[in-house]
Amino acid sequence: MTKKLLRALAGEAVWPPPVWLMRQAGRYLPEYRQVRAEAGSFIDLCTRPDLATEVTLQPLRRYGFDAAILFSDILMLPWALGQGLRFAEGEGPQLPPIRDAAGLAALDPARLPEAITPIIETVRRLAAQMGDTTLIGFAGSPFTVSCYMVEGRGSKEYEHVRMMAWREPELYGRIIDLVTEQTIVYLSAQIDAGAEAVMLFDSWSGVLAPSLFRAYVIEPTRRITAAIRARYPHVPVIGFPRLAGTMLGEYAAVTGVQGVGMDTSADPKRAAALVPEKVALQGNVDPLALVAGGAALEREADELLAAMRGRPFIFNLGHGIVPQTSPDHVAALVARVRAA
Ligand SMILES: Cc1c2[nH]c(c1CCC(=O)O)Cc1[nH]c(c(CCC(=O)O)c1C)Cc1[nH]c(c(CCC(=O)O)c1C)Cc1[nH]c(c(C)c1CCC(=O)O)C2
Repeated sequence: MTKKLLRALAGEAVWPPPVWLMRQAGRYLPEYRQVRAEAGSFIDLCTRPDLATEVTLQPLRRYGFDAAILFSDILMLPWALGQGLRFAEGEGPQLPPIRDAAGLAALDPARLPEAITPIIETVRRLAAQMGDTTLIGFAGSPFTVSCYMVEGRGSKEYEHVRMMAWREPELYGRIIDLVTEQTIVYLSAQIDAGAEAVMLFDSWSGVLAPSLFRAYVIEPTRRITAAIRARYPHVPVIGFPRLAGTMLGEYAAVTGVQGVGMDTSADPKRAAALVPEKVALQGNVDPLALVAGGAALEREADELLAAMRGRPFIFNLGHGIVPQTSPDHVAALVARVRAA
């Protein structure tokens, strides 16, 4: 096993650390915008293996990242279960919200294997051309996916989701269980097609009270990680519980993940004290520091590198690249990491 990213996830303090960036394929790249325009809708882009393969590879050609992340979206899981999904221009994703047992009953897990076929085909094509790069498959965490399924759209507070969790724990628990089981099916299919590591994006875990965080973030993540470990002992899981704050330590210890993503707000040294030594940390430069570039970015990158030296670490951002990022700033950042 020589790939740098997999060595870091196996607990090795690889130096210079492997580097990739969340949302490394996307609108900041002119070549992405061109393919995106050709595809028509975003869902078409995710379900056309030729185009999804191409946009996954675009940032690798420019920057030679240590990881490629499958080009898809966390909302392709509810889409595959038959919940309507639309990406309205400038408004973000929209789904018919699930607020009761009838809404839940309308989801159809039997559709999923067929629906995800084009996404799995993309994984297969990518796996055939990875070289020294590690192919990361992914899903949203059950909690974050449920946020969109119940709320019906992005939100700051996810009040419908939290109210359902408090008032109707039986119904909400069934939603989480269904998404957890289907996420295991979905990630297993990605691994069977050649994904070498998998990541769970938990963008909204920070809105939860600790008791709900334990029940709906830690427990489903533990179940998914245990299922992947049992079936695929060599495939590491990276969890990204965004804005988990002081819950990060309990998350790392109880879920059993091999890597933990630090969000922009995390102090790397504090995170290192909270997380078991063998668990790789990943992160966490502010995406807006990457937009700014120059001396501020260099200072930030150098400080992060100094804090992480000597422990397993994967250099990344604290959240996804934003569209206004200059591709030249990305090149400068990668060069800085490689020179560490
Ligand atoms: C919450 C969430 C979503 N999707 C995702 C998350 C979790 C991570 C995070 O918090 O950012 C995860 C995601 N989305 C996308 C990827 C691809 C892989 C990568 O390069 O990281 C991944 C891993 C592509 C995408 N997913 C989306 C785009 C932009 C669509 C476009 O090109 O028009 C991309 C490149 C659309 C999307 N998808 C989602 C939203 C809220 C939006 C709209 C916002 C926006 O337009 O930027 C849901």
